[in-house]
Amino acid sequence: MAADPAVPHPGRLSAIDPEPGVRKPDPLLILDEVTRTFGGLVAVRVEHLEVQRGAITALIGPNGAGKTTLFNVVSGFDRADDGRWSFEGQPLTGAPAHRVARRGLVRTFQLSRALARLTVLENLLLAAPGQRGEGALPALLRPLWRGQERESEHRADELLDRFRLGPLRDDFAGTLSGGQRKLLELARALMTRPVMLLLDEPMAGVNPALAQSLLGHITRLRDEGLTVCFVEHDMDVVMGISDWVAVMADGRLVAEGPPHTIGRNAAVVDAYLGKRHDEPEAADDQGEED
Ligand SMILES: Nc1ncnc2c1ncn2[C@@H]1O[C@H](COP(=O)(O)OP(=O)(O)OP(=O)(O)O)[C@@H](O)[C@H]1O
Repeated sequence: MAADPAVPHPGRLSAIDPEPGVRKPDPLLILDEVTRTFGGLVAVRVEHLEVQRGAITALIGPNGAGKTTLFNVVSGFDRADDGRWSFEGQPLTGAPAHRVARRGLVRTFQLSRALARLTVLENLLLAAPGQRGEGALPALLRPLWRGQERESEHRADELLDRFRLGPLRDDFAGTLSGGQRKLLELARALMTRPVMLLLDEPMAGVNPALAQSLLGHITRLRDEGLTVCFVEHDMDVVMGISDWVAVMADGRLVAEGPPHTIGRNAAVVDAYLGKRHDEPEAADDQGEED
Protein backbone atom coordinates (compact mmCIF):
# COMPACT_ATOMS: atom_id res chain seq x y z
CA MET A 1 0.00 0.00 0.00
CA ALA A 2 1.49 3.36 -0.98
CA ALA A 3 1.15 6.43 1.25
CA ASP A 4 -1.69 8.60 -0.01
CA PRO A 5 -0.57 12.25 -0.16
CA ALA A 6 -4.23 13.29 0.22
CA VAL A 7 -4.28 11.76 3.70
CA PRO A 8 -3.50 14.48 6.24
CA HIS A 9 -0.65 13.55 8.52
CA PRO A 10 -2.04 12.32 11.84
CA GLY A 11 0.15 14.98 13.50
CA ARG A 12 -2.51 17.48 12.45
CA LEU A 13 -4.61 16.09 15.27
CA SER A 14 -2.35 17.71 17.84
CA ALA A 15 -3.80 21.12 16.92
CA ILE A 16 -7.35 20.02 17.83
CA ASP A 17 -9.05 20.84 21.13
CA PRO A 18 -8.95 17.77 23.35
CA GLU A 19 -12.72 17.72 24.00
CA PRO A 20 -15.05 14.71 23.88
CA GLY A 21 -16.91 14.71 20.55
CA VAL A 22 -14.55 17.25 18.94
CA ARG A 23 -14.71 17.61 15.12
CA LYS A 24 -11.70 16.24 13.19
CA PRO A 25 -10.17 17.58 9.96
CA ASP A 26 -10.81 14.38 7.96
CA PRO A 27 -13.17 12.04 9.78
CA LEU A 28 -13.54 8.58 8.26
CA LEU A 29 -16.04 7.18 10.77
CA ILE A 30 -18.65 9.43 12.42
CA LEU A 31 -21.00 8.27 15.19
CA ASP A 32 -24.05 10.14 16.48
CA GLU A 33 -26.23 9.32 19.49
CA VAL A 34 -25.29 5.64 19.45
CA THR A 35 -26.98 3.73 22.26
CA ARG A 36 -26.87 0.05 23.19
CA THR A 37 -28.65 -1.24 26.26
CA PHE A 38 -28.80 -4.71 27.81
CA GLY A 39 -31.99 -4.87 29.87
CA GLY A 40 -31.71 -1.88 32.19
CA LEU A 41 -27.97 -1.45 31.65
CA VAL A 42 -26.79 1.29 29.29
CA ALA A 43 -23.63 -0.27 27.84
CA VAL A 44 -23.03 2.48 25.24
CA ARG A 45 -24.34 6.01 24.96
CA VAL A 46 -21.99 7.96 22.70
CA GLU A 47 -23.29 11.36 21.62
CA HIS A 48 -20.71 12.15 18.95
CA LEU A 49 -17.40 10.61 17.96
CA GLU A 50 -15.26 11.17 14.88
CA VAL A 51 -12.36 8.90 13.96
CA GLN A 52 -9.66 10.62 11.94
CA ARG A 53 -8.62 9.03 8.64
CA GLY A 54 -5.03 7.84 8.48
CA ALA A 55 -4.49 7.98 12.24
CA ILE A 56 -4.15 5.40 15.01
CA THR A 57 -6.89 6.01 17.57
CA ALA A 58 -6.83 4.17 20.90
CA LEU A 59 -10.15 3.52 22.63
CA ILE A 60 -9.50 3.13 26.34
CA GLY A 61 -11.53 3.02 29.55
CA PRO A 62 -12.04 0.90 32.65
CA ASN A 63 -13.56 -2.59 32.49
CA GLY A 64 -17.18 -2.49 31.42
CA ALA A 65 -16.88 1.00 29.89
CA GLY A 66 -18.54 -0.16 26.65
CA LYS A 67 -15.51 -0.30 24.32
CA THR A 68 -16.10 -3.80 22.95
CA THR A 69 -19.84 -3.21 22.68
CA LEU A 70 -19.17 -0.10 20.60
CA PHE A 71 -16.80 -2.10 18.35
CA ASN A 72 -19.45 -4.83 17.99
CA VAL A 73 -22.17 -2.36 17.04
CA VAL A 74 -20.11 -0.45 14.47
CA SER A 75 -18.71 -3.62 12.90
CA GLY A 76 -22.21 -5.11 12.53
CA PHE A 77 -21.77 -7.94 15.05
CA ASP A 78 -24.31 -6.38 17.41
CA ARG A 79 -27.23 -4.00 16.95
CA ALA A 80 -27.68 -0.55 18.43
CA ASP A 81 -30.91 0.51 20.08
CA ASP A 82 -30.53 3.95 18.60
CA GLY A 83 -28.15 6.21 16.74
CA ARG A 84 -26.51 6.75 13.36
CA TRP A 85 -23.05 6.24 12.02
CA SER A 86 -21.37 6.79 8.67
CA PHE A 87 -18.20 5.59 7.02
CA GLU A 88 -16.40 7.48 4.24
CA GLY A 89 -19.35 9.89 4.15
CA GLN A 90 -21.97 7.16 3.51
CA PRO A 91 -24.47 5.85 6.08
CA LEU A 92 -23.48 2.56 7.72
CA THR A 93 -26.11 2.43 10.49
CA GLY A 94 -27.26 -1.12 11.24
CA ALA A 95 -25.34 -2.71 8.33
CA PRO A 96 -24.62 -6.42 8.93
CA ALA A 97 -21.02 -7.53 9.46
CA HIS A 98 -20.41 -8.82 5.92
CA ARG A 99 -21.57 -5.53 4.37
CA VAL A 100 -19.51 -3.48 6.83
CA ALA A 101 -16.43 -5.51 5.89
CA ARG A 102 -17.15 -5.07 2.18
CA ARG A 103 -17.22 -1.32 2.72
CA GLY A 104 -13.65 -1.57 4.06
CA LEU A 105 -14.22 -1.51 7.81
CA VAL A 106 -12.81 -4.75 9.20
CA ARG A 107 -12.33 -5.97 12.73
CA THR A 108 -9.99 -8.65 13.97
CA PHE A 109 -11.18 -11.64 15.93
CA GLN A 110 -9.40 -14.07 18.14
CA LEU A 111 -8.63 -17.32 16.39
CA SER A 112 -11.63 -19.58 16.99
CA ARG A 113 -11.36 -23.30 17.65
CA ALA A 114 -12.53 -24.08 14.13
CA LEU A 115 -9.92 -21.83 12.55
CA ALA A 116 -7.21 -23.31 14.77
CA ARG A 117 -7.76 -26.62 12.94
CA LEU A 118 -6.97 -25.05 9.56
CA THR A 119 -3.51 -24.21 8.31
CA VAL A 120 -2.16 -20.67 8.40
CA LEU A 121 -2.62 -20.36 4.62
CA GLU A 122 -6.17 -21.74 4.75
CA ASN A 123 -7.02 -19.16 7.41
CA LEU A 124 -5.99 -16.40 5.06
CA LEU A 125 -7.76 -17.86 2.03
CA LEU A 126 -10.96 -18.17 4.03
CA ALA A 127 -10.77 -14.45 4.79
CA ALA A 128 -10.36 -13.57 1.09
CA PRO A 129 -13.17 -11.57 -0.54
CA GLY A 130 -15.80 -13.42 -2.60
CA GLN A 131 -15.63 -16.82 -0.95
CA ARG A 132 -17.77 -19.05 -3.15
CA GLY A 133 -20.58 -21.30 -2.01
CA GLU A 134 -21.78 -24.68 -3.23
CA GLY A 135 -24.30 -25.34 -6.01
CA ALA A 136 -24.88 -25.08 -9.75
CA LEU A 137 -23.93 -21.44 -10.19
CA PRO A 138 -20.57 -21.87 -8.43
CA ALA A 139 -19.82 -24.82 -10.75
CA LEU A 140 -20.57 -22.71 -13.84
CA LEU A 141 -18.41 -19.86 -12.66
CA ARG A 142 -15.46 -22.06 -11.65
CA PRO A 143 -13.08 -20.82 -14.41
CA LEU A 144 -13.61 -17.24 -13.25
CA TRP A 145 -12.90 -18.20 -9.66
CA ARG A 146 -9.63 -19.91 -10.54
CA GLY A 147 -8.17 -16.49 -11.37
CA GLN A 148 -9.58 -15.07 -8.17
CA GLU A 149 -8.14 -17.95 -6.15
CA ARG A 150 -4.69 -17.34 -7.63
CA GLU A 151 -4.99 -13.65 -6.73
CA SER A 152 -6.06 -14.57 -3.16
CA GLU A 153 -3.14 -16.95 -2.76
CA HIS A 154 -0.76 -14.29 -4.05
CA ARG A 155 -2.17 -11.77 -1.54
CA ALA A 156 -1.91 -14.39 1.25
CA ASP A 157 1.75 -15.06 0.45
CA GLU A 158 2.49 -11.31 0.39
CA LEU A 159 0.99 -10.98 3.87
CA LEU A 160 2.75 -14.09 5.18
CA ASP A 161 6.07 -12.59 4.01
CA ARG A 162 5.22 -9.23 5.50
CA PHE A 163 4.48 -10.73 8.92
CA ARG A 164 7.28 -13.31 8.66
CA LEU A 165 4.80 -16.16 8.88
CA GLY A 166 5.95 -17.69 5.59
CA PRO A 167 7.75 -20.64 7.21
CA LEU A 168 4.52 -21.46 9.09
CA ARG A 169 2.33 -21.35 5.95
CA ASP A 170 1.30 -25.02 6.14
CA ASP A 171 1.28 -25.38 9.94
CA PHE A 172 -2.02 -25.67 11.79
CA ALA A 173 -2.97 -22.26 13.15
CA GLY A 174 -3.65 -23.85 16.55
CA THR A 175 0.08 -24.56 16.96
CA LEU A 176 1.07 -20.87 16.74
CA SER A 177 2.26 -18.88 19.77
CA GLY A 178 0.08 -16.08 21.19
CA GLY A 179 2.04 -13.43 19.29
CA GLN A 180 2.01 -15.36 16.01
CA ARG A 181 -1.77 -15.75 16.35
CA LYS A 182 -2.09 -11.97 16.67
CA LEU A 183 -0.05 -11.56 13.49
CA LEU A 184 -2.29 -14.09 11.75
CA GLU A 185 -5.41 -12.23 12.94
CA LEU A 186 -3.95 -9.03 11.49
CA ALA A 187 -3.04 -10.75 8.23
CA ARG A 188 -6.56 -12.24 7.96
CA ALA A 189 -8.09 -8.78 8.39
CA LEU A 190 -5.79 -7.37 5.68
CA MET A 191 -6.77 -9.99 3.08
CA THR A 192 -9.63 -7.76 1.90
CA ARG A 193 -7.44 -4.62 1.68
CA PRO A 194 -9.51 -2.69 4.25
CA VAL A 195 -9.68 1.09 4.66
CA MET A 196 -9.97 0.88 8.44
CA LEU A 197 -9.12 -1.78 11.01
CA LEU A 198 -10.75 -2.28 14.40
CA LEU A 199 -8.40 -4.17 16.70
CA ASP A 200 -9.63 -5.49 20.06
CA GLU A 201 -6.66 -5.74 22.44
CA PRO A 202 -4.06 -6.51 19.77
CA MET A 203 -1.29 -6.98 22.35
CA ALA A 204 -3.10 -9.29 24.79
CA GLY A 205 -1.08 -12.44 25.42
CA VAL A 206 1.88 -11.34 23.29
CA ASN A 207 5.43 -11.65 24.64
CA PRO A 208 7.44 -8.39 24.82
CA ALA A 209 9.71 -9.17 21.83
CA LEU A 210 6.85 -9.93 19.50
CA ALA A 211 4.82 -7.03 20.94
CA GLN A 212 7.47 -4.62 19.61
CA SER A 213 7.29 -6.20 16.19
CA LEU A 214 3.46 -6.08 16.25
CA LEU A 215 3.54 -2.38 17.19
CA GLY A 216 5.97 -1.75 14.32
CA HIS A 217 3.60 -3.50 11.90
CA ILE A 218 0.63 -1.42 13.06
CA THR A 219 2.45 1.92 12.74
CA ARG A 220 3.77 0.94 9.29
CA LEU A 221 0.23 0.12 8.16
CA ARG A 222 -0.84 3.57 9.40
CA ASP A 223 2.08 5.16 7.51
CA GLU A 224 0.82 3.44 4.36
CA GLY A 225 -2.58 5.09 4.77
CA LEU A 226 -4.61 2.59 6.80
CA THR A 227 -6.83 3.97 9.57
CA VAL A 228 -6.60 2.01 12.82
CA CYS A 229 -8.78 2.08 15.93
CA PHE A 230 -7.86 -0.23 18.77
CA VAL A 231 -9.08 -1.13 22.25
CA GLU A 232 -6.21 -1.55 24.68
CA HIS A 233 -5.63 -1.72 28.43
CA ASP A 234 -1.83 -1.47 28.35
CA MET A 235 -1.06 2.24 28.66
CA ASP A 236 2.53 1.82 27.40
CA VAL A 237 1.11 0.50 24.14
CA VAL A 238 -1.44 3.32 23.98
CA MET A 239 1.24 5.96 24.60
CA GLY A 240 3.65 4.24 22.24
CA ILE A 241 1.62 4.09 19.04
CA SER A 242 -1.56 6.13 19.18
CA ASP A 243 -1.99 9.51 17.52
CA TRP A 244 -5.21 10.14 19.41
CA VAL A 245 -6.94 8.63 22.44
CA ALA A 246 -10.69 8.41 23.09
CA VAL A 247 -11.77 7.49 26.62
CA MET A 248 -15.04 5.78 27.56
CA ALA A 249 -16.54 5.31 31.00
CA ASP A 250 -19.98 3.91 31.83
CA GLY A 251 -20.87 3.81 28.14
CA ARG A 252 -20.07 7.46 27.47
CA LEU A 253 -17.21 9.21 25.75
CA VAL A 254 -15.67 11.18 28.61
CA ALA A 255 -12.43 12.48 27.10
CA GLU A 256 -10.44 12.70 23.88
CA GLY A 257 -7.00 14.04 23.08
CA PRO A 258 -3.43 13.37 22.03
CA PRO A 259 -1.90 10.61 24.19
CA HIS A 260 0.32 12.92 26.27
CA THR A 261 -2.72 14.96 27.42
CA ILE A 262 -4.83 12.02 28.53
CA GLY A 263 -3.03 11.10 31.77
CA ARG A 264 -3.68 14.52 33.28
CA ASN A 265 -7.30 14.81 32.13
CA ALA A 266 -9.54 15.00 35.22
CA ALA A 267 -12.40 13.03 33.60
CA VAL A 268 -9.98 10.20 32.80
CA VAL A 269 -8.52 10.13 36.30
CA ASP A 270 -12.09 10.06 37.68
CA ALA A 271 -13.09 7.27 35.31
CA TYR A 272 -10.25 5.02 36.41
CA LEU A 273 -9.86 5.99 40.08
CA GLY A 274 -13.60 6.47 40.63
CA LYS A 275 -14.11 2.91 39.49
CA ARG A 276 -11.60 1.62 42.00
CA HIS A 277 -13.03 3.73 44.83
CA ASP A 278 -16.53 2.49 44.01
CA GLU A 279 -15.40 -1.08 44.43
CA PRO A 280 -13.88 -1.63 47.87
CA GLU A 281 -11.17 -4.27 47.95
CA ALA A 282 -13.28 -6.52 50.20
CA ALA A 283 -15.80 -6.85 47.34
CA ASP A 284 -13.13 -8.66 45.29
CA ASP A 285 -12.82 -11.36 47.92
CA GLN A 286 -16.54 -11.99 47.91
CA GLY A 287 -16.91 -11.58 44.16
CA GLU A 288 -18.17 -14.29 41.86
CA GLU A 289 -16.07 -15.69 39.08
CA ASP A 290 -16.61 -13.95 35.74
N1 LIG B 1 -24.26 -9.56 25.73
C1 LIG B 1 -24.34 -8.84 26.85
N2 LIG B 1 -25.36 -9.02 27.69
C2 LIG B 1 -25.49 -8.30 28.82
N3 LIG B 1 -24.60 -7.34 29.21
C3 LIG B 1 -23.56 -7.11 28.40
C4 LIG B 1 -23.36 -7.85 27.18
N4 LIG B 1 -22.24 -7.40 26.58
C5 LIG B 1 -21.75 -6.44 27.38
N5 LIG B 1 -22.53 -6.26 28.47
C6 LIG B 1 -22.33 -5.28 29.53
O1 LIG B 1 -22.15 -4.02 28.93
C7 LIG B 1 -21.16 -3.27 29.62
C8 LIG B 1 -20.07 -2.88 28.66
O2 LIG B 1 -19.32 -4.05 28.34
P1 LIG B 1 -18.10 -4.05 27.32
O3 LIG B 1 -17.62 -5.45 27.23
O4 LIG B 1 -18.50 -3.36 26.08
O5 LIG B 1 -17.04 -3.15 28.10
P2 LIG B 1 -15.48 -2.98 27.79
O6 LIG B 1 -15.18 -1.54 27.97
O7 LIG B 1 -15.14 -3.59 26.50
O8 LIG B 1 -14.86 -3.80 29.01
P3 LIG B 1 -13.49 -4.67 29.07
O9 LIG B 1 -12.39 -3.66 28.99
O10 LIG B 1 -13.58 -5.30 30.42
O11 LIG B 1 -13.52 -5.63 27.93
C9 LIG B 1 -20.68 -4.13 30.77
O12 LIG B 1 -21.41 -3.76 31.94
C10 LIG B 1 -21.05 -5.53 30.33
O13 LIG B 1 -21.29 -6.37 31.44
